[in-house]
Amino acid sequence: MDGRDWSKFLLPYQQAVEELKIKLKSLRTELKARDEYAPIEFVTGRVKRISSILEKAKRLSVPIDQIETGIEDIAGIRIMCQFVEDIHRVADMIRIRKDLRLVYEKDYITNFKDSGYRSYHIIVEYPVQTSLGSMPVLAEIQIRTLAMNFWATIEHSLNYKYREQLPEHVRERLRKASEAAFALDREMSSIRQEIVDAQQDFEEKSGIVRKVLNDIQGLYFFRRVREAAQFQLRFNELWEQEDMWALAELSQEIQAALARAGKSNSSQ
Ligand SMILES: Nc1nc2c(ncn2[C@@H]2O[C@H](COP(=O)(O)OP(=O)(O)OP(=O)(O)O)[C@@H](O)[C@H]2O)c(=O)[nH]1
Ligand SMILES: Nc1ncnc2c1ncn2[C@@H]1O[C@H](COP(=O)(O)OP(=O)(O)OP(=O)(O)O)[C@@H](O)[C@H]1O
Repeated sequence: MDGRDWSKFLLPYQQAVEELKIKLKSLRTELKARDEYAPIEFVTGRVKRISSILEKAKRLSVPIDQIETGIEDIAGIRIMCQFVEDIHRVADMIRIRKDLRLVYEKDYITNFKDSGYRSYHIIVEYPVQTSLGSMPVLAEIQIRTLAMNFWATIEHSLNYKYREQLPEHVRERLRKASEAAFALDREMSSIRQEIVDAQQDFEEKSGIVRKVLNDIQGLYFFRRVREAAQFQLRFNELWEQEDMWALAELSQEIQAALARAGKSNSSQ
């Protein structure tokens, strides 16, 4: 081992992973808040363990003093999407960011691996602001669908179990399973618009319901018990009839009642 302080070595990578996770999760939150389509389902990240870094350095013949440039996935981010099309949208979003520099991309979707592995990888350089100044670190961003992630997670744990010595029949079944997962992705893509519309519809409906129930709680807070109970009864009826138009109208009525209650409460 060289004279590195390994306890401090990972600090900038930990910071990079935390910051990138927050930024990419915020992208999703922000798009949702704007009622726009969010191509990101969820984001995870990890920092590679020192033992795993050293093993990989040995395997790839990277000298210890060149680990920072020779191993690109010490900081790792993974973005899960619903549809294959979303992967390309997310990649576009990453390409135009000003807070990182694109180093190179690996398209394991078009050129899937022999194992059956599929994902889109982007290697970026991300400047971490440390107490010693700005420090650029490499990070690997893997973008994949939920089905690709399902496959890769199972395959990774099988490889772990068999210590990279997967029996050929298991390997072959995994390749077949990868094809099946990709067929599922293709099938989902073909009905993407219906799924997206249904999800948007569901979110609008649950937004109205949340608002109605919150506002009824607000009326109770202002001691408008009878009014609140009447609204609750009308809500129950309309909910049973699944009459979303009438529910939207009821929501406006409750909002007005809540505003009146708030006003008279503050003038008392
Ligand atoms: N589950 C699974 N993950 C893979 C496979 N191939 C690549 N990956 C993931 O993608 C990362 C980068 O792989 P590569 O693009 O091949 O990069 P590499 O650093 O040259 O190779 P590795 O030694 O596999 O890390 C790996 O560290 C894994 O997280 C695979 O066959 N199965
Ligand atoms: N970019 C990434 N983002 C999030 N998690 C990751 C990323 N890359 C790997 N992981 C996960 O981190 C865990 C530890 O894996 P490890 O650090 O050994 O990396 P690996 O990519 O699987 O292996 P290696 O790069 O050494 O071939 C695994 O569960 C793996 O799925």
